[in-house]
Amino acid sequence: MWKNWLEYGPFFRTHLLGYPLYVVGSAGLIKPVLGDDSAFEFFVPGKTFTMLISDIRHMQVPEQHAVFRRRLGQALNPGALSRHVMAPLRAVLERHLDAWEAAGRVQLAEACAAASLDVALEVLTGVPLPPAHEARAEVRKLFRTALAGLYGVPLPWLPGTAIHSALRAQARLMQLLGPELDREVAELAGKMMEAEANPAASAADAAGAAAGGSGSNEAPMRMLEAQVAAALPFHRSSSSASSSAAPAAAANGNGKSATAAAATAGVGLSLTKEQIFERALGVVIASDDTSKHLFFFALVAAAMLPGVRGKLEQEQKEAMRKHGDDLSYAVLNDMPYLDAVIKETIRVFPTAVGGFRRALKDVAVEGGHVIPAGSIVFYSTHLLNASDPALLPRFLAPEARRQQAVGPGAGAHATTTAAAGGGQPDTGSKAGRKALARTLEGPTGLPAHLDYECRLEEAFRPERWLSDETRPRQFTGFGGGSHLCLGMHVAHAEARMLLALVVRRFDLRLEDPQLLSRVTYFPGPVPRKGADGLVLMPRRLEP
Ligand code: HEM
Repeated sequence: MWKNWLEYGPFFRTHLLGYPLYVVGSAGLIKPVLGDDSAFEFFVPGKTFTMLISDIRHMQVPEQHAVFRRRLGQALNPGALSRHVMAPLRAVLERHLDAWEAAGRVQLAEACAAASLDVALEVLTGVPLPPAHEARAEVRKLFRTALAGLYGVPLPWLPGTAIHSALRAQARLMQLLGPELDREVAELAGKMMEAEANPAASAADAAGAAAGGSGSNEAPMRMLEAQVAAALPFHRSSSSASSSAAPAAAANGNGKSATAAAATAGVGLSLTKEQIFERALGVVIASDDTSKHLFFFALVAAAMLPGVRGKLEQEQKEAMRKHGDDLSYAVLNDMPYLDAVIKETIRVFPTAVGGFRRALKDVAVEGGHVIPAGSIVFYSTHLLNASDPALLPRFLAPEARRQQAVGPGAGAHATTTAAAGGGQPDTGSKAGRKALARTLEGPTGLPAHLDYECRLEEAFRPERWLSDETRPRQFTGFGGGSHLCLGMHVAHAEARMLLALVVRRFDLRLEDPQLLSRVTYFPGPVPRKGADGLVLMPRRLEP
């Protein structure tokens, strides 16, 4: 993306995953792409996703999307996290860390994937899991198989393909979890209908939530409750959505829903339990496929950078002095350095590399470009990161520009002048971008803020998040606009909890210090087999 940016700037055409598309990567360009739902709709590339989650209208149709966001937001807002998520989250992570300690070392990618899947399943989805250990292990395995279906050829009828196995796993999961899910959904829907009949009580609940500092006046809910609430077509405060939700369920095109929706209509739901289950799977996909990478890279950075580890330890000691063993949402939220480490992890190693939209009409965008109706657009987190004005070297002070004009070699001089001058590079022209590139040091030709393979200490600098002047301005690690990640707070909470616990319990050493150059990145980061051994040396951090 850095090379593309140098060559073409923040707007160009290319092919990705078999689609011809426009790539956009500047603050001005992404504004309409992410923010204007009348011009761009959410688009899912490939067919495997919609084979697993057949109805994605709640992501595309603005009225349904608003209900979905509002309801899911109630399960993922800070109030809901404090009330329902933090205690089980800690329990699940401590269980994994106990196993890490007992083993003394882990293959980090696998260990992070296992922890993040358990968090998604046991803490976030709200789908009732069987209590017995063996049954849970089977459920975990089936979910993994279902998730693996996302990446592969879209040939569901062909035995041996990942999607074939995924759909079978999904059906088996419905068999295993369906009856209990059915019971809980009906019970929750019944309760909500009662609340509907008694609005004063639910208003009091919402007010209580706001007073409790949830940061939102929406009453915190558990996830399954929120999914059911999103499916109530007549719910008091979602009446604007009621007219579109029910017909959508009846006509979602996969043939699964219409009659079953009518069956659930006894409790007034516009979704079938299969659809509710599919949405729960959507939460697992959204959370597991991202958090496991965040866990992995945050721990790699902490293991590789003693300076970062030292500051994390300092902050944890201080927190222990102030709050003892408490790692509640509020306490974890009051650790600026830890927060900066997590943001920097997502900036340097974005787990979501961007997102797709489809233009609903011809749209004129910044730079005099027009995106024709029907085109696919990809906003690239990497491109935005590469060209972030807060991160680029500031070198083109007036003297530097004059120096540059006199000929080759001037670039190196310009860097020196830059330090004194502090001007912004002229990135609007290809010549300006190339001049910028010539001044960069290092064997990769990358700017320091991206060069994690050769200059990790310069690339990974959490401190940049701690001051307004140095804070990145084009950070889209969690997307933006109307589809801004709903799980942003929970992702932060998970990673903060994991890192805080690890730093309190272990010193860390990577077996292969060159790990970062042994990771490939498709579909997500995959370390070369055996290269990601992490040794955990137990110790108790004293306040
Ligand atoms: C490191 C962790 C995470 C990262 C980097 C991340 C990133 C993102 C990004 C970039 C988007 C926008 C996609 C687009 O614009 O096309 C998104 C959307 C979303 N994320 Fe996350 N995510 C993370 C964790 C989570 C978690 C833990 C959950 C749920 C518990 C979650 C739920 C969602 C949902 C539901 C959406 C869709 C929002 C909408 O369309 O309105 N994410 N996420």
